[in-house]
Amino acid sequence: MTSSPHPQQNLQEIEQQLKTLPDFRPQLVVLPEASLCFGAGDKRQRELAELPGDGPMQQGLAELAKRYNIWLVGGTIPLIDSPEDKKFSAASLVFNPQGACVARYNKMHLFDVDVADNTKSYRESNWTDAGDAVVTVPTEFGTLGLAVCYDVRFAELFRALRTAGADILVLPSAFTQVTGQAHWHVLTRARAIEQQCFVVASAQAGEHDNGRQTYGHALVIDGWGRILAETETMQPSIATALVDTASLHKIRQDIPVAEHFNRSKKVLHASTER
Ligand SMILES: O=C(O)CNC(=O)[C@H](CS)NC(=O)CCC(=O)C(=O)O
Repeated sequence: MTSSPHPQQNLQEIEQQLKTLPDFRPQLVVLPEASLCFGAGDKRQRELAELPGDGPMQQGLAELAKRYNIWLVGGTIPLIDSPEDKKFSAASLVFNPQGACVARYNKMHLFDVDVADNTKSYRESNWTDAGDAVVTVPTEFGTLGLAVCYDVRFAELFRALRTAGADILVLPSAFTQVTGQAHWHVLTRARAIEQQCFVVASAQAGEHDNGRQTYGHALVIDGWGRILAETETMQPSIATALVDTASLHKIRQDIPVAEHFNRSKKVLHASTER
């Protein structure tokens, strides 16, 4: 998506795309980070922020999940837990095909980074509270592990997701054009290979109302690190692939990294305590 700061406009754009989905079900759809209000500015995002279970953004996503009979990861939307909150969470919400919100993950690593682009300085923590929980979601086609965008640089979170049972790592993103070109494919494929999980990494793409440039290249990657699908255009579009989590068993059996990690854990703990 090339999301605008306007939730209703973005919801309409999402629905246009959902109309083009293949027929098979069950189906998981992952929207990009800030899918419903991108580049709105911190003040506006705080104004739009919703309490859990209440508000037009969450209602819009729930209705789409139900209408199209899909599991829907709503990218991130700004959520607050009390009307007095100064900051919001960048919350990745998971809706089931009945339209019920079944999980919430708050982005854990915040993008306080300098980039050689026209924005130059990103300070996400000025308006966003960091999450502190690892979240997985069982579905009929495997267990989802939730992460967001900049999180992809922190392999430890993905280890924790795999340990918690994840099969499909879901990564709504809005990578910058500059860092995306340098790192996006390598990081997403590395997480898939390390954790022997599918990675579904959605993306913002193109030039947004506030002048920010995002990298695009939404990806579906299998547990061997192969790219199964990729969006090739900066126009809104969908990358679709068949995800068969049974294919993970052989990869995990042949190269048992999870067991080998457990063996090495004692040594690693001992060396970091020194
Ligand atoms: O600001 C919004 O409206 C939506 N949020 C984002 O775009 C976020 C925080 S600024 N972007 C990233 O995390 C980029 C990470 C990245 O590009 C990297 O790790 O290299």
